[in-house]
Amino acid sequence: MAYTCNDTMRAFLRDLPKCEHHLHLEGTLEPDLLFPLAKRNGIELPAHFPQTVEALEDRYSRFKDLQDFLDFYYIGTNVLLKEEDFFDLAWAYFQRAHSQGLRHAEVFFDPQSHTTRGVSLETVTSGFRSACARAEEELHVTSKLIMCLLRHTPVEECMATLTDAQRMFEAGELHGLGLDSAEKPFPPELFVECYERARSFHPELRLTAHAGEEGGADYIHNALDLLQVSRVDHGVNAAHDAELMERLARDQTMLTVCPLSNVRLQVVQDVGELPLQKFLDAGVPFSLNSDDPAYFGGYILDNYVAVHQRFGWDAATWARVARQAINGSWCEEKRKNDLLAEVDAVLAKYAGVIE
Ligand SMILES: Nc1ncnc2[nH]cnc12
Ligand SMILES: [Zn+2]
Repeated sequence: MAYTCNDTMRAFLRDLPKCEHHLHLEGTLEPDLLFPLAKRNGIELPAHFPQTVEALEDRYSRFKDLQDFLDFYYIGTNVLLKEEDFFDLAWAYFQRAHSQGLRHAEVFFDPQSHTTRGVSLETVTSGFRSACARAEEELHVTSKLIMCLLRHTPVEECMATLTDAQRMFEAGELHGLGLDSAEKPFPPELFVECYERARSFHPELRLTAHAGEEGGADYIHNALDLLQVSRVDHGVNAAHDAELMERLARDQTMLTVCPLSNVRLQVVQDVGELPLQKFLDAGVPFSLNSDDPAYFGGYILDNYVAVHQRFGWDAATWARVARQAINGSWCEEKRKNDLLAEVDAVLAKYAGVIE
């Protein structure tokens, strides 16, 4: 089914206060920043890598699957070397997403893709934290940093990364732990020890993991049972398991769904195939996110618009979607209440204008 998203609907979706929970900062590296950074840092890109912005964008529109994307993504991260590179990257994301109505973001980063190249964790987080501070001060966008472990790397390397980051977790500079990269041959059970260790760092440390993007519902069960995550990234394959759906609804465990990513990585062929209506009907909370917007053709509002074009939800349903993203955020209650009040104000502004 196709629905139009006219200018008024688009303005409504833009004005809704949006929270993003599934955004890889390294995945915001636009081709038009990648090439200048490679030059600035004297990084030679591999011979097979497309050599112009246009050629790279074209290649990004033809990913075969998650691994095909990750091969480009990790080459891209190699151009990031200095604190200012990490700052520039994150600040560009905040400005762009803010222009699309982003109000709160919980953002991932992959330390191992930098530390293995000799870039210190301190360099990475200092750049990112400065950008977060500026976003809050100038754009009133609040944020939290979530450190991810790369599941294709040995557990010992992940444990060493946790040791490296321990002080930052204890100081509350890092708010959560996640798990990303190639999913299928690296199930959650491999990382039990890592999650246990992280939990010992801080009583309020939040845990999440990518599960059910290319892995089945069993990956989601195991992330919940063995890693004790309180949120699941992607999670769309939960829809195939009625018992899991009931569990997610009962516990109000949020799925951080990434519509345009799922199409680009061929998890589904069309946004309309995503089980979003099923999640709504079953009371399974989800948020809509951009994942790696520089690679997947759109930022947060672009994802909301793509969903509208397939689901054609009314204003009340969109308000419900915005509220469940706010309620599933890891921010302070006061911030949540302010954002919930903003949803009501936007609904009032558009009352009688859209149904
Ligand atoms: N969609 C995704 N799945 C797994 N790992 C990722 N790293 C960056 N984006 C990812
Ligand atoms: Zn992701």
